[in-house]
Amino acid sequence: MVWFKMMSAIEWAEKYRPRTLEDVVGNKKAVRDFRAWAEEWQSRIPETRAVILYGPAGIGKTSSAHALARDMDWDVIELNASDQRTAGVIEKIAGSAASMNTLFGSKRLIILDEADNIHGTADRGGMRAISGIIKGTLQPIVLIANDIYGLTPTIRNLCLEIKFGSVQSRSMVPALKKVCGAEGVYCSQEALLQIAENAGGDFRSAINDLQAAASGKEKLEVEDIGTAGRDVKENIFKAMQKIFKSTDCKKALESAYGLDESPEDLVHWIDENLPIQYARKDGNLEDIKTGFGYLSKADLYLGRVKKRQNYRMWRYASMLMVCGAALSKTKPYPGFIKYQQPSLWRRLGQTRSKRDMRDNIASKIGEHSFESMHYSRNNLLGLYSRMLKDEESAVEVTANLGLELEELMYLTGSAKASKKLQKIYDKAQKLLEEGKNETADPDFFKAPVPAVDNKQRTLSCPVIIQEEEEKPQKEGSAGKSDPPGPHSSERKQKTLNMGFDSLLETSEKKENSEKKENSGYLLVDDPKPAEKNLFSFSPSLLEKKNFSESVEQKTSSKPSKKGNPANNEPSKQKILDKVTPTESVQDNAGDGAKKAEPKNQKTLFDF
Ligand SMILES: Nc1ncnc2c1ncn2[C@@H]1O[C@H](COP(=O)(O)OP(=O)(O)OP(=O)(O)O)[C@@H](O)[C@H]1O
Repeated sequence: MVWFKMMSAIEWAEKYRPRTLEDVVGNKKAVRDFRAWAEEWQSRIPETRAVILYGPAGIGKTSSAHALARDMDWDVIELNASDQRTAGVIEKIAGSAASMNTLFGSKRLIILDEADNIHGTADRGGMRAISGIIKGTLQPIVLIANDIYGLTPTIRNLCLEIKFGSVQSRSMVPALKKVCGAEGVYCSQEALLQIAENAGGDFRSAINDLQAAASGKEKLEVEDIGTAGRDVKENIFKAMQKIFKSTDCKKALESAYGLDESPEDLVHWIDENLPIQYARKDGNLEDIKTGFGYLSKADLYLGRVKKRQNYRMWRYASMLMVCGAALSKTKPYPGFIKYQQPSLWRRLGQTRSKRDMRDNIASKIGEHSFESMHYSRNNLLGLYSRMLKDEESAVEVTANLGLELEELMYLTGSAKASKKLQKIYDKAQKLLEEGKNETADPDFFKAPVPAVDNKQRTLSCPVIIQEEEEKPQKEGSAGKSDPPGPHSSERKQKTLNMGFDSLLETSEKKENSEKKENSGYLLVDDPKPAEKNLFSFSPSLLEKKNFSESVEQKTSSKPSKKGNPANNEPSKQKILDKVTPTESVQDNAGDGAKKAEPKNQKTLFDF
């Protein structure tokens, strides 16, 4: 039954969704700006190719976007929150739609609903994909968001921002009356006003409430409309008033029960506002003390509920906090008070987004420097932010790390996207586009290259015995400023991978010198990477090199961990393989095949 009711409630809101921009209730200026932007598209590509429609839920943002498309006779491509919206999907769907013209030259409106909700905390690829698409789109794009700050500054800089506000009650009434007329329901003016006021600016809620109240009735009077109101912010403020302004415990409790806040949330509201209310100029500190006494008792019950999972005790907690706060005043406190949202939530929200940002940057640095995110966060963030002080290196750091504008702001400690930062960001994007970043990498933030000598320039498959795992850090630490710590083994592994990457690069560069070599053995390091490399590198390379013979070697040489050639030391590792080039490889040496193998290494195939 409840389900049926919900389904039919959805129907009226859908049924009376505005067909044209004319039908959109309220927000006249926003609608005008939106239309003007679209009209510009009819003649040419406007400077701002995308708009952001933002504002609270249920006020007609999505409806306006669809209505505009209908008014303009444009096709619509929509990616809404129920679609999987990874960077790949966004690029595939929105990107391809944005980059192509339609067959008959008409426009195609690309709508990204709930755009503030696209990325997870760690992956900002979706946002980057959107900004990339906006920059080059040949089609109009509309982003829809509740929270404009949920979009990156880069995207916001590229878009025209259009704010939709809550729909006013007096604008809702005629629209609701039309719905009643269409449905053959009589509804008194007072009843309509009551519905509109209860909705708190959310027109979708107003239609849903009207439908719920009208269900099975032909006539609606104000008595038929509940006065409880919806779960909107104003309600909690009304409840605060009832608690702090009167001593009527019953009414205060009723209003608290009518809220959709759990006692765990409500306690924060009372905690925040109790001192605001009772510590006014003429306030009584005793009232605050008594009030907090009750709150602490309520808190005890909340703790017990959590511990025993017995939610029946919530009623005691509610009673203590609500009645306690109401009755603790020794005199009335008239006058307007601006009640506040719990600052604890604000603080947590603020620090959380900052923490997310910091971790996101740290993981980019980690990826780039082959360190763990944890290590980068603790040791490298400061270093990278210092590098951003110099504009030239800042561009390269930004390009190499793939930093977003707001990440640049975070690293430079800048509160807003200054012109300088925007310039750095734009240059970095240009650099990336031109593909120059690889050659422009300054050595100081490039991944350190492992020692490469002729002995190391071939690849094989190492299997390391346990003792090697405990190899002292110092062997690899020369040329590296990282302090030894609990993450040393992790760093070691990653450095090894890096070594292989660089190894491949270096092999190419030193092709000529390799021609003179005729044997090759594996670079060896600790066990995990070795396993990985066994499958990822060796077979193909071995194939290329035509290795067919094995020779047992007893010793191996190990590269400096961070790539200082001067620090190469003979390794004590045992290598289970050996490879030697076939004669044909030796013959082909002059043809430029990559093969430079040390003779003092022992590799997997030795065994
Ligand atoms: N300003 C409005 N004019 C006319 N109808 C509206 C308006 N706002 C909301 N509605 C009604 O509410 C329904 C939902 O509106 P819509 O989806 O456009 O809201 P929204 O602002 O995009 O909300 P959300 O952010 O939750 O997507 C519509 O189908 C329509 O019936």
